[in-house]
Amino acid sequence: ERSASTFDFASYHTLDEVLCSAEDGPNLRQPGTTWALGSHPALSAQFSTGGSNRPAIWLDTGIHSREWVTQATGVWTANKVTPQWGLNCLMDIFFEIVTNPDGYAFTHRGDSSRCWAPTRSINAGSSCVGVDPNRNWDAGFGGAGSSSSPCSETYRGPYAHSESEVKSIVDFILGHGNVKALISIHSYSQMLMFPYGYKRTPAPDYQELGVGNKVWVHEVSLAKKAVNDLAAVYGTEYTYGSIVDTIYVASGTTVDWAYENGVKYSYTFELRDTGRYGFLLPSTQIIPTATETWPALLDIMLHVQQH
Ligand SMILES: NS(=O)(=O)N[C@@H](Cc1ccccc1)C(=O)O
Ligand SMILES: [Zn+2]
Repeated sequence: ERSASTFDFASYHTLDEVLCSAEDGPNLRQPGTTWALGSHPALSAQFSTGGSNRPAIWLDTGIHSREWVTQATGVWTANKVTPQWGLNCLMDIFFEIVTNPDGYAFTHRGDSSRCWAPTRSINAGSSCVGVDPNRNWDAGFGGAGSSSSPCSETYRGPYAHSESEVKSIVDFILGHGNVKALISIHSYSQMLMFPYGYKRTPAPDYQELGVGNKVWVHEVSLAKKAVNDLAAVYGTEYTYGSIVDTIYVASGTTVDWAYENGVKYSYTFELRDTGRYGFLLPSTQIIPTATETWPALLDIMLHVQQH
């Protein structure tokens, strides 16, 4: 029985070590926190306030396995949520921390595999392995901003939801039926984005999600508020807006699928940095990154709970 947390939040960890964080984090064993090991040992946590089928928030980190600061932020955030969330919040949180475990294990081989992002699926008829799990969703699937080549890092896959890592989330969200918000966390670029990625048409809820055309101080759009509160911690500057306006065209993404399947508040983060270290962000920036991201996540989660 470990009394204090022995989990080192300031370092990157292997898949097995992350799985152990459920035991090592001081707050991760509190009542109301259940740790589920999906079909893969993806390590997901449910912070349940009891009751059945409460309105829920879905969070995922690490769907692109090389984006190590996101899984690390996920573990830190899961540990932060427990004491604060279980008390007085009316929504459940479902948090998948290692969302691409096969890819994550592959990035720990100690060679150029560190830069692997896709899944580790075998592609029929090709010697190239892997599907981009952020192009495999049934939202604009196969459109511009994804590749039909199994050898591309943005290969969409043979068909929508071909990847178990994606299908398991689709089944969960559709099965649950009361997921009000989804936040899919990537790195890097320092952006907070919302739909759409696969088309230029603004999302119907665009005004509430991003920059409304009549924005009052007290009703500053949620994305702008989250970005401001993030910057208030250490001055880290984020851009924000729809995916297609902010980064590039991307089809078959988590956020667009969620938005088109009843999840009104669908956001995606690109965490630190803006390219100096990129995916190889030094571990010294894990806790600062997680610390500054927390107020932005809280803004979104509390707004969702109040609307
Ligand atoms: N994390 S990243 O470097 O791969 N960039 C992301 C950008 C992105 C993130 C979320 C939705 C659409 C696009 C990507 O999937 O291309
Ligand atoms: Zn990514």
